[in-house]
Amino acid sequence: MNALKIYEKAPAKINLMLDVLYKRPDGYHEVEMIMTMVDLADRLEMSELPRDTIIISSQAGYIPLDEKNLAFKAAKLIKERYKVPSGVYIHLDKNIPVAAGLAGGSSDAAATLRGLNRLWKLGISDAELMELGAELGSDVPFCVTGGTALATGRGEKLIPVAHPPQCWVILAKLPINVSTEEVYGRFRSDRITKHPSASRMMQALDSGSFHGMCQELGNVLEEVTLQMHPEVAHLKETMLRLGADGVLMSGSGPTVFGLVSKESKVPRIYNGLRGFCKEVYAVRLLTK
Ligand SMILES: C[C@](O)(CO)[C@H](O)COP(=O)(O)OP(=O)(O)OC[C@H]1O[C@@H](n2ccc(N)nc2=O)[C@H](O)[C@@H]1O
Ligand SMILES: Nc1ncnc2c1ncn2[C@@H]1O[C@H](COP(=O)(O)OP(=O)(O)OP(=O)(O)O)[C@@H](O)[C@H]1O
Repeated sequence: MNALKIYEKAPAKINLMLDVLYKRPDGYHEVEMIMTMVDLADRLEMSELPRDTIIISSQAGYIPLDEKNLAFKAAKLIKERYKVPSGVYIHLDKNIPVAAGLAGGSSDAAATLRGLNRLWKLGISDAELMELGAELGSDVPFCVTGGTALATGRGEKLIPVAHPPQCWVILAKLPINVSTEEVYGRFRSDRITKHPSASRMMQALDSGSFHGMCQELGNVLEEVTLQMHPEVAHLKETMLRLGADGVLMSGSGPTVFGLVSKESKVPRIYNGLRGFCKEVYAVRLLTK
């Protein structure tokens, strides 16, 4: 008999705004950010193993497949916490660029939690899954439920907000590796001249204003990443010049996203970027 298989989609996130309020005594930074999902996703296939083991495989050659993989960590956490005797085989079909500021690993972890809750019929609520997720990383709780949310604390306190008006999202990632820990570590609040506003972004989303949303885009971590990698600033300028309505770096970077309302503009921007950047995607926002 074939083992039961469970499939989960793990979408990428973008930060429409990200502000850092202060550094906390525990080393994390208190943040205020608005996140939403885009239709670029990893796909996970999970099947039960009779043995007490967790096995990860992937077509992607560039991620760890051992206990360092966030899907492995998520499976281990849920298995231990809920005393599940059986094991699981997880195949990760990776499509989200790695270490890109798109929460690829966090979304895989969240999808693993959701999938194993179903596979092992554990009946865990979303709120509990989010608490488990917070033990794995600051972006994981958001990835458990997705949608569009205001995130505070270190990113784990979430309030749903209005979805952005539908548009095209062009994602472009230069071949640069950026460590989230290093970016937060180099962040200096006294260097920030303009803070993005969560309340103004929420107003723009509430009123369904695409133009308002583009105006309120802002990410204080850009200051750090663009300083280390000026080519990311050049990528932003190029995207704007090619016709994107609003442009921002996602999370700690280096991925830059451009919001575009008119479909007819997408090919020019996409093709223009492909000239010098290998990883470019044109996707839609993910609406629930
Ligand atoms: C940049 C963002 O992706 C924006 O959504 C997140 O704030 C980062 O989320 P993440 O990658 O899930 O972060 P974690 O895995 O929890 O933490 C990685 C490292 O980033 C730093 N970190 C992270 C989140 C936070 N609010 N303050 C921090 O200072 C810490 O040094 C931590 O050791
Ligand atoms: N399932 C996974 N997918 C991708 N990377 C993983 C995974 N598990 C562990 N990693 C490791 O985690 C690190 C960060 O990768 P990830 O793609 O999650 O970064 P990110 O998009 O910058 O995340 P965030 O936006 O949450 O900071 C990489 O160095 C990678 O080797």
